[in-house]
Amino acid sequence: MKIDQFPEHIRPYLVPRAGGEYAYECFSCGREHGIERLLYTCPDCGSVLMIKDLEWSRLKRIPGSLWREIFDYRSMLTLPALRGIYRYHELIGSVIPPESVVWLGEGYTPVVAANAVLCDWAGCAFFFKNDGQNPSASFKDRGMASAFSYLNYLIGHRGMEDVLAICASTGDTSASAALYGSYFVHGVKSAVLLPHGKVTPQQLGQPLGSGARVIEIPGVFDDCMKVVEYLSEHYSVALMNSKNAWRILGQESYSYEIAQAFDYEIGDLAVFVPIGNAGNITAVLQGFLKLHDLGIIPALPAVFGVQSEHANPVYLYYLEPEREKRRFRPVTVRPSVAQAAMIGNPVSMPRVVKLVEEYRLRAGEDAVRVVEVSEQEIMDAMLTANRNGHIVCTQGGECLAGCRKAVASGMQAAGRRAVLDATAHALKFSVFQDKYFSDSFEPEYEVVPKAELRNAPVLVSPPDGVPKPVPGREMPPEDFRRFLAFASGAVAELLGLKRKQ
Ligand SMILES: N[C@@H](CCOP(=O)(O)O)C(=O)O
Repeated sequence: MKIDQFPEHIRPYLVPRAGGEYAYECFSCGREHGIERLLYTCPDCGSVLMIKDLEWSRLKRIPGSLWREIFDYRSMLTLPALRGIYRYHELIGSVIPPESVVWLGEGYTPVVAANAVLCDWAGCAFFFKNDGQNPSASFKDRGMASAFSYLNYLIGHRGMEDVLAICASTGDTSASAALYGSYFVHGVKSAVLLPHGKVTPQQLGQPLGSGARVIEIPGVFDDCMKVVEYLSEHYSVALMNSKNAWRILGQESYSYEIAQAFDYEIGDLAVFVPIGNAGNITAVLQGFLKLHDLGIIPALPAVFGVQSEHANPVYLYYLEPEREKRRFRPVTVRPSVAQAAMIGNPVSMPRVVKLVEEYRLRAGEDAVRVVEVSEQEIMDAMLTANRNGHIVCTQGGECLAGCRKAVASGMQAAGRRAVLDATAHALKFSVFQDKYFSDSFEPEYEVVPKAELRNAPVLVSPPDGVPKPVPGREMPPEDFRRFLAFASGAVAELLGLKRKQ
């Protein structure tokens, strides 16, 4: 829609301009640092950083109802920079001029209602938010769009050059970083560090296809993360993991989109997200808190983090009911089908601790919970979801298993609707479906396939004497007629088809 077609009172707000003042804020010592250079940890105390809008109060001068209109009307604009997550420009990067925004089609992912069968199975009405429909097929693109837009701004306006964007990954981050890195014609190269053998073939293929330098190292994700952290401290590289606070800003858009999809009435929702490196739950909590602070949503939804028994440090931390007694202890991970979240020492843990406290202060103790699920539950949930019209990955399955468990244990009221994060596309994790269907899980996974969820192709093989088509070779018509008669008869029998009268 063209600007002059919008209501007059909205026009001045439709196309945002760069403005405001941002700083890195240390979540541990509270000190602030300038954003003119990329920082990942506090130079004073070494803790993780968040990005703070130093002029946040200016946004409060606009009433929540007007913000809602601005965001809703902006969705009708055709400007590429505002088609994705930057339609929330003021909340996620107002210092970035719209012309520096990199948009590869991320954001605006669908919120798909589960059918009655699946809701019954879960115990409550729910929706999947399909972040697998982002360009690199995972939610990471939200954060990458933000981190790369900021890099683009630094390159274009602050003279930054020869950037090597680097990340450690279980597969989604690397696919996304490599995709966004490859979009830059000049000035950005990308390298990704992967734990050897711990990334699915599809996810390995993604950064290779984008032309990134792919380096595999022994160990698990946590080991790769330590290497990139070391590199970012001692070498001139741009760290693209969610330790980079610009990633968190972009991923907040997930919360904004949920709010918008439910007309900003989300106080009765429960939002389920898997926890791996914990950047996602950080962004989700921060996103809802910001909306609440600006009066855009009148009430905060409940947020549930979900972890597998095989990678559960955050779950274990919150098992201790008394805040003062909680101690964070990294865990040694075991093989998990929720491989993207197979992380024992999440870098965002200090952020999570602080934000959970604030969230609970505003919305009550039960407003943030962490549930744990088994590998078996994750696989069964993913397959059940996908048999009911979804395209969820194992982490989406983890959310569904978590939701079901939360309802069964009474943590999540059956009458409360839920939104489940389907973080990536099912196709990225099809190896786990294959293992399930062919009953070939290694024992460490502790997954035993259920007969009713398995599936396999049936080969219709013509017996001797019936001609078979051979690719690239033409079949005589009579031979083809005999093959057709055999094959259609066999298929009709397999499917129990009734002949037309
Ligand atoms: N699951 C992640 C792990 C790294 O997460 P990040 O959000 O900190 O970059 C992945 O896909 O690599």
